[in-house]
Amino acid sequence: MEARGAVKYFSTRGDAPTLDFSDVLLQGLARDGGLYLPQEWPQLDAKTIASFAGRPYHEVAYEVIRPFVGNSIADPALRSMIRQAYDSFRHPAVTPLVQLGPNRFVMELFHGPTLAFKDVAMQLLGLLMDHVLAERGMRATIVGATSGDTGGAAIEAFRGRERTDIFILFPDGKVSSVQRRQMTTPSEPNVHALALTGNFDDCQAIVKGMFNHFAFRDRVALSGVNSINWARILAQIVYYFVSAAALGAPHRPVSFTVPTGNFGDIFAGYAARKMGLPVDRLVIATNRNDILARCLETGRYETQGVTATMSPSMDIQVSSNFERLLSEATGHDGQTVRRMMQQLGQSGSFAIPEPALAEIRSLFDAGRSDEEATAARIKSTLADAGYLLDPHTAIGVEVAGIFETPQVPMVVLGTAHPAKFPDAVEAACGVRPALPENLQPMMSAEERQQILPADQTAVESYIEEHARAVRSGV
Ligand SMILES: Cc1ncc(COP(=O)(O)O)c(C=O)c1O
Ligand SMILES: N[C@@H](CCOP(=O)(O)O)C(=O)O
Repeated sequence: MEARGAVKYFSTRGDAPTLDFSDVLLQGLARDGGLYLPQEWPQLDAKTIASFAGRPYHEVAYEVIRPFVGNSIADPALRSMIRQAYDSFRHPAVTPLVQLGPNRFVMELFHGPTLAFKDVAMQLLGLLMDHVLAERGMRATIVGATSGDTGGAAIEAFRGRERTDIFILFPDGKVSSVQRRQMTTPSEPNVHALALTGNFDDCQAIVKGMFNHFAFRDRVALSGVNSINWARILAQIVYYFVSAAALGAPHRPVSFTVPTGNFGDIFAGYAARKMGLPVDRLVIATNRNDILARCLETGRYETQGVTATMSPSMDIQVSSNFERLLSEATGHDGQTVRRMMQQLGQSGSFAIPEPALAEIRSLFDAGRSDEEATAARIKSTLADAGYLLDPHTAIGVEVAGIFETPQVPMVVLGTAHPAKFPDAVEAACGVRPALPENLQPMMSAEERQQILPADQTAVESYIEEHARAVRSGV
């Protein structure tokens, strides 16, 4: 293995041990409740970025990911896992660009096995975790909260794996039937789909609560697959480089509009920028659950009730990765981040102090699309460009329209295939998108799920009873 410096990771709340990549991968959430960030951003120079144009996706992925992994995983193993992860995609370019207008592009991130952008990171995460667990002779209990897509992608990546059991918490009745069936039809005994009587924020709060319950966390060897896990963000940085290089970076800047919920995908764009990619604007696109758009306008992060929309994966109020941005914008001031997160927990809101707010506003724009505008955008894009959008991507295209300029290409992240939301798409434009043939049997397969109250103790008891990694007496 080539010798190179070990990248270290610190917690946004400044009160947890500094770790290397493999430990961050297995930990998920830091023990002080914070999220891990790299101590420095590896830099890619202009020549390297230019060389990405036209290269196979897995080669670019290796170049982008490798500096963050340090000595944690041997280079040949890393290279081979990256190659394997992206071999599972149906499109040879993995994340192809489709042009919708003179300067408007959709980057299709949904050619993986579950038709959502989550596959891009999750296919690699499954392999990386298995590799590190095998090296350590360990098992892990994987937990995840989902508003629809993370769950299916995680289950697909971990189903049947010997070293892990996976428990996915989703809001009962609040995901599309395709999304639900992706979680409830796999028959492997290590897969557990838990339908909770609550919303996504309840599911995510329970996942975080389990990480903060150390006796439980250690007893079941808890690991997380949400984007609180740094490895998820890391894998998502790659496609920003791939698409920007295809459009002329580093010689010209590129802007991105990102349909946003948990702020993971767009934070990966921020990371790409920190690594040297000339990103002009990063645009946050939200649905009616517009806490991030309101926050940029007012400087206050303020939760309101969650409204169900036709883009259920973005029906989120507590946006985990915003904490990573707050850490960056406050100069990694763990105490300030801790205080803001405490206020959020206690009163449901906090104010972003200056100059952090100005810093955030200098990098990001934000806009929202309501149900009517999203449906109209699906219809007009089909009519004008002959392209069928899913409701999440449609929000991106709608909001991108506010910020596009003739000088800079705008890439909208196409986060899901329209066939995951056939009812909403059909209602908007009259066309019912068909699932790819290999996924059709799932629609009549037997479902297996456990309905539980949105209560941490109930979920922990279920996991203790069913996880093979439970270590008695620890
Ligand atoms: C289809 C789709 N679009 C957008 C998002 C928002 O992504 P993020 O949570 O990374 O902001 C999600 C879920 O996270 C999703 O499933
Ligand atoms: N929209 C997500 C919510 C969880 O996001 P994650 O990126 O933190 O896993 C989903 O579809 O589950």
